[in-house]
Amino acid sequence: MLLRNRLFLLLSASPSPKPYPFALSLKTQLVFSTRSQNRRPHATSASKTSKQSQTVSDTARFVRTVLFVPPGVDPDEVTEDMILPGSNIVVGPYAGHSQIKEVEFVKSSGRAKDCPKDDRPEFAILGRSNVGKSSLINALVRKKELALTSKKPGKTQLINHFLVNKSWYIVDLPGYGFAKAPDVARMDWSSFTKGYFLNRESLVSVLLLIDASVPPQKMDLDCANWLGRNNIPLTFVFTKCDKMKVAKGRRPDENIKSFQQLIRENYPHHPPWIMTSSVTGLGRDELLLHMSQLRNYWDQ
Ligand SMILES: Nc1nc2c(ncn2[C@@H]2O[C@H](COP(=O)(O)OP(=O)(O)OP(=O)(O)O)[C@@H](O)[C@H]2O)c(=O)[nH]1
Ligand SMILES: [Mg+2]
Repeated sequence: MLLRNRLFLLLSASPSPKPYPFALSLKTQLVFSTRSQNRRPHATSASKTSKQSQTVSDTARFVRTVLFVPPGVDPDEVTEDMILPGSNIVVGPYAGHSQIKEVEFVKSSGRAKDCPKDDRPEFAILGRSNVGKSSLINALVRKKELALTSKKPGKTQLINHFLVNKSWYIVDLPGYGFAKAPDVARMDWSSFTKGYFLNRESLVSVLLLIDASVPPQKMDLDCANWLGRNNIPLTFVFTKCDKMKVAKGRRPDENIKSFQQLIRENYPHHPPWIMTSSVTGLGRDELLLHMSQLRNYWDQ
């Protein structure tokens, strides 16, 4: 089996979950299930025992269905402090060194077959034009202008490889869904970038960026579905979570919740997700830690 497929199975191992937009509290879940049972009158000691096992099984089900549980972690032993804040991601034994010491631009490629040919693992940053792909890369590597950003959509037009710590790649991709670009900036995303996804053996995971400051967009759901159908592992990275000004009547947390509800309807398995902001640095260290555990599992 392709290593990539092994990772896909891993990332999609949990059945369809309930949508939880924020850091998930096992304690809260326990409180909820205990509260509802406490409404029953005259609890006997036998019913207390069944109450406890009910609570445990509720918790186990919650862990299996809502959280991303990485390899090496027993879902029954997940505790609240193992969950990365602002995400559904559990940290496991493969998480390791995650900080970025050095990064260098390697090359821009116009075609998938022109990409670097070594086997170093890589993460592809994908999302709509203007969602914040280049900004996220700059925030991860803590360099202001490594990847070029712009208020105008369509800035990134090639597959750009950045080598991190001489051992793995971050790949900045052109955005999809930009209809208003001038001809020179418009491209056939389906033949250009899809070729990259379908042929890139060293792709550990796609980070699919979703703008949390706007309501769910059909093209993002279509993209997630396309990746799922093609067995390409993904992590949802919600961007612009700092934009608390209400856009079209919804706050980022409400938009994230709606997006997750739609994913639940359309996507058989719920992948890992995390909230970020390239402006405030929210989620940066957590995302790097998540990437380290995927990478280290891939590398073994
Ligand atoms: N408030 C806020 N603005 C952001 C954030 N991330 C990106 N932006 C802004 O969004 C705009 C687009 O950012 P880019 O990083 O160039 O987006 P991109 O996805 O690389 O765009 P293309 O290369 O055109 O596909 C810029 O004006 C950024 O400053 C964020 O986390 N918060
Ligand atoms: Mg860009």
